[in-house]
Order: sequence, then C-alpha cells, then structure tokens
Amino acid sequence: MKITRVTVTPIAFRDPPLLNASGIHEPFALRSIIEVETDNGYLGLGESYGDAPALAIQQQLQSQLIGMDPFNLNHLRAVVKATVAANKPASIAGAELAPGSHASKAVSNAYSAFEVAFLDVQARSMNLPLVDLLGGAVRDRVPFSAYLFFKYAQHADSPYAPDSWGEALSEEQIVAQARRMIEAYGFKSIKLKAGALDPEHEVACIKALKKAFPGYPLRIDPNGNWSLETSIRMAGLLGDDLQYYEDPTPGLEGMAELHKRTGLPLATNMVVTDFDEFRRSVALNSVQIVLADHHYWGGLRDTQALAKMCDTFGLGVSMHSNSHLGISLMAMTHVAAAVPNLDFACDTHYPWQEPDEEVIKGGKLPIIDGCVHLTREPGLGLELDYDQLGKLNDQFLTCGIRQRDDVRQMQKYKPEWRAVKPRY
Ligand SMILES: O=C([O-])[C@@H](O)[C@@H](O)[C@H](O)[C@@H](O)C(=O)[O-]
Ligand SMILES: [Mg+2]
Repeated sequence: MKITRVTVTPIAFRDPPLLNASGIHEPFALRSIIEVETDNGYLGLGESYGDAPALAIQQQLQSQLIGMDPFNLNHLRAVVKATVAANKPASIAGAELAPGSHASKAVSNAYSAFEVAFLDVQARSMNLPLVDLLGGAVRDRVPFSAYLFFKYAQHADSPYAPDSWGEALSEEQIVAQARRMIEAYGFKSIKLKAGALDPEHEVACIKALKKAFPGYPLRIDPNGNWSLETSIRMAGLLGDDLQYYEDPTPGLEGMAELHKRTGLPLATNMVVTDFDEFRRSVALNSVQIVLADHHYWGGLRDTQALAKMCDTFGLGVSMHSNSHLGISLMAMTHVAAAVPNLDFACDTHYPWQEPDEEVIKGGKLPIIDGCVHLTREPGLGLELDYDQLGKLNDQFLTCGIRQRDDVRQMQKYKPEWRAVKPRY
C-alpha cells in the first residue's frame, strides 16, 4: 500500500466568547483536517491545530508523504523531524493555552496529525476499528466531563448572532449552564474553567455546583493564573470539594510546593507536556494526575506510552481538550478506550461547537450518558462531508484569524487588558 494523496484543509468554526486565564476566545477556532489516501483506495482522516505555524508544517509535509507506506510510522516520524528542523517554526504568542501549538511541540504535533490518519488507513485496510491496532478496547465507551466556562453573552465584534448559551458569570448562571449540559449529554462529572474572574467568586461557583449536583466529582482549572499563596488560600476554602485541583499555579516547582502544603491531588496539562517535563515532575512530585492529549504528546501510540509511564510512577491519567471537532473526539475516544488506567472522565470542548459545523457525515457525534461510544466500523469509523468541509474552509479563508490570541481578543472588551501570569 502506498500513499497517493495527502490533503490538509484548514477550517474555522464558530466558538463562543469563553473566558479563561489569558482572556477570551475569538469568534472562530482554527483546526486542520487531514486526508491520507492510498493507491488501493483507502482514506484515513486526522484533525489537528490550524494556527499558522502548525499549519505551515502540515502543508509542507503534504507532498513529502506521497509514496510512503502508511504502516511505516518510523519513516513518518523521520520525515516530520527533518521538515521541522529545516523550517524552525516560530513561537506562537498568546497560545499558551493551546500547548500543542508551542514551537517546541512542532514535531510531536505534526507527527500526531498524520499518525492518526496513517493508523486510520491501516485499520481500514484490515477492516478493523482503530482501537484494535492499539491493543484492543478495554471499554466500549469513554466517559467525558461537563466542561463549564464563564462566558459573555456575545462576542465584542458580533460577527454572527449570539450563541444559545447566554451569559455565564454568576453562580446561578454557572449552575444553569451545568444543568443544561448535563441534561443534554448526561455528563457525570463537572469541570469549571477558572482563572478568569476573582478566585473567591470562582470557588463560590464550585460550592454552588456542589450544592446543585451532590455526589458529582468536581474540578477547577485556573490555568496557572493563581499565585502559590492564592492557590493555598483557595485550597483552604475548597476543602475536600474537588476530585482534583487542575493547574492552579504555574511551574513544576510551584505545583510541587502546593501539593506539599495542601496534600490535594493536582492535575496538569500545563506543567507536564512532554516526557522531559514528566521526568522532572516525578522527581519533584509536582502532580498526581497527567492530562494527556494526543495532539501534542506525539499521537495515539505515544499517548499510550505516557499512560504506561503514569502507571509505572503511580500517577493518574485523563485527557485534556482544546476547541475541536469530531475527528479529534473520535481519535481521543479510540485511544482512551485502549488505556486500561484511564482514571477520570476526559475533557472535551465539543458541546461548545455548533451542531451545523461538523465536517463528518451525519453531523455531530452523540455523547450519551456522558460517554462517546465506540463502534466496530473500520478505522475511526468516520466519513468526511465535503460540503461541510468546503463551508468551514471558506470560513477559514474569510474569518481573518490565523493564530489564536485570547489576549488580543479580550482587549476589544477591556483595552487595558495585558498578559499577566499569575493574575491573582
Ligand atoms: O480553551 C480554553 O479556554 C482552555 O483554557 C484551553 O485553552 C485549555 O488548554 C484547556 O482547556 C485546559 O484544560 O487547560
Ligand atoms: Mg487544563
């Protein structure tokens, strides 16, 4: 089997005005959709970052993968490494919350983008679901968590009609957001994206969620926007309300000190983002749970390697998410189904994406009882809807955004806003 066509299509889809530690989401999120076709007619799919530097590498790789054997992943990795080395990708300002788009992750994120598509082709050629190439499913459905955000009712620049979720700034509005999300998707645990408003208010929202949803595991994620002192003070207020405390304070040392002082289980997708940071984190006992993400950990197989390392060192594993569509969700689902020690429901931004903006046939994937279900369809089990792909590619071409920048977007609401870390 030989690869005869590789196509990388950048897309943009509507994203609500969600608040975070850096600022606020722009009106459109960027992704890339990857197609890898073989001489015997198989088509594999992938989804990755659509920010300019990541996209430039992916587009450079398109022609270099022609003629390659989709089973030869070592060859793929070597070609990706050589291409990245020759291109020296620029760092992305303002993209700290999209860790996969850091220049230092260029090899692992470009490799991952194509590895998923190569594995999809491999599995389709054997008429097997992709998970079977990862050692087989240890579960037939993967649990995800309700992912709540503080948000404004509409974007500053109003490029389209406001989303249906409305404003969420108060305790009552956050509880209402959780209720709607849980009713629609059946989630069994709740994560609150924090680091955006006053920490005491964010903790009060956790208390309100605890009261409204007794027994639901709760997490708060300030994305490193709280100082060590603030994180310790908030830990005191939170008591044992949390399942885990996600990235409250910056740095491996800061997280280690926080764990020493509070004993709370700490999770991260910010201080452990590659195997070198993993090693240093183990030495310092910085975190107890690692949130994997195949997009920047180097694909599905390396995510399994990470999970194995977590098992070896007694750490918990779950998964991180940025704004994404169904191909990424299905890739996450296949790998999560093949990780025996997946200890917690994974994150997903998927409910925040609009129902008319999916690139796969059949529209948005269902989340039932909080889970994405695997099927026995070959590969990822997905087909592209080319009309939708064209529509979202047109949107990419006209939206004017080429690199995520939540700081710049917040300056449209608050001109004095600056990137400061930690802010509280
Ligand atoms: O999209 C956001 O605002 C999130 O803050 C995202 O960028 C983070 O990477 C992520 O969701 C997280 O768990 O830190
Ligand atoms: Mg996080």
